Amino acid sequence: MAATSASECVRDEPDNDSPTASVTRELPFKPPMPWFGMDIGGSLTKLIYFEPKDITDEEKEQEVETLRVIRKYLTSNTAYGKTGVRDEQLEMCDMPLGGRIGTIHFIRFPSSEMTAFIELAKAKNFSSLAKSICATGGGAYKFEDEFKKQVHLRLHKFDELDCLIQGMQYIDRHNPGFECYYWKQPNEPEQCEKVPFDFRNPYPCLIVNIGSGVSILAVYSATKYSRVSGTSLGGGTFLGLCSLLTGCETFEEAIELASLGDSTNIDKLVRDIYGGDYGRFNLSGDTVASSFGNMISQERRKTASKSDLARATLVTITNNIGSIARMCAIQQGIQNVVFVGNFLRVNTISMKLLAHAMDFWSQGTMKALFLEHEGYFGAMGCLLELMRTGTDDEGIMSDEDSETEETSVETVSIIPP
Ligand SMILES: Nc1ncnc2c1ncn2[C@@H]1O[C@H](COP(=O)(O)OP(=O)(O)OP(=O)(O)O)[C@@H](O)[C@H]1O
Ligand SMILES: CC(C)(CO)[C@@H](O)C(=O)NCCC(=O)O
Repeated sequence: MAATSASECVRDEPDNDSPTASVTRELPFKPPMPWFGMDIGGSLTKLIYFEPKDITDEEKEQEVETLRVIRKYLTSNTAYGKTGVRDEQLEMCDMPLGGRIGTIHFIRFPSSEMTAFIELAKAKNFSSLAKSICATGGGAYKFEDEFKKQVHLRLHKFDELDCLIQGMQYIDRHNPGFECYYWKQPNEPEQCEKVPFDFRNPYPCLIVNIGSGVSILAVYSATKYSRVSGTSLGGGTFLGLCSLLTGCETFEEAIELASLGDSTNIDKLVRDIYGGDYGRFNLSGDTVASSFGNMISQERRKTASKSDLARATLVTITNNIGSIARMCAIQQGIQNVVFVGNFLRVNTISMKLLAHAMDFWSQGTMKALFLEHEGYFGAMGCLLELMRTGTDDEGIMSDEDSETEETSVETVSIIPP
């Protein structure tokens, strides 16, 4: 959980504060369809596809077969191969993008399946439509050569944290319902409820992106932020440890197991040490004193169930992230802490734990916020970058674009941790 160095980024201020301000400096021409944004993370690849719904008859006539096949394949399925999934419940209709109106589709698959995805792109003859595709996340670097060699596609790369912030802003502004919410009375199972939160004036806020690892950003405006910290104990750690301890095969299975377990059989609580509260310093007997602390006993190890181990792993990782986030928020003087990333997918246990921890340990001064499209903001921001910069298909990119495209982002300082 080492803190990493902080760096501050400033982006060109948009000309106005319209909902699409982040893409106001659009190209005078539109990149050719299909429009994709791809975020290739350490665990999951997120693919956002914009399906135009305002296609004119003339456009239909001119549309090439390959484009039609790709659109049909993506929009008429919700599963692709064994591991690809379209999150239909997240779909956004009637979205304005690049002067068009369409549906935004949210697709994910394990990054370990990238070779199969590249094969599919080859089979669908993608390179006849585009010479490059916009990508963010570490995999945009890692898989660059494979894309080039296998399918003759160049990856037009964008920074994952720039994309995250831009994507968050676009989706929050365009979601006709509420994108942002918090958990009211998270510690009371009977009364706990999900409550919409008005996120129109979100800044300053702390963004805690819980992916395989965790990045923590202090965001001061739509165009200015710094990565203040990070921790390697993230969603990948939860799934890795849980797989080792329980033999579970998937994230869904790990969460299901955790929902049935009791972490207090595994963790040593303050009351296991004090026999009650440690009142002088306000530590109640129910507080975890030592995560997995009961496992030093052979007897306790024998009676530990898989579900208890899964729950304790989830609680340990979540509480550690909450604790680091709280310290960062104090250091930055920020009250609203927004938790995102796919670790929170189907994971209300962690969301409620984070909500309670932020509220309790800050004496009610901090608020934990959550977003419906939790893991897709990087991919969305990447699609917005396509609108802003185009692809090299229009001949605007240089030949040696091995660097991340950074035309609108200026790194102004490196702040030591
Ligand atoms: N179907 C799934 N398969 C694998 N992990 C999942 C799944 N659903 C949720 N997760 C959780 O989400 C995490 C990945 O989240 P996310 O997609 O936001 O990060 P990433 O982009 O892959 O990682 P990083 O940003 O660190 O490169 C996993 O480590 C796991 O805890
Ligand atoms: C390396 C990234 C940024 C890749 O998304 C992420 O996994 C992360 O922030 N990991 C934590 C690294 C650290 O700050 O310790």
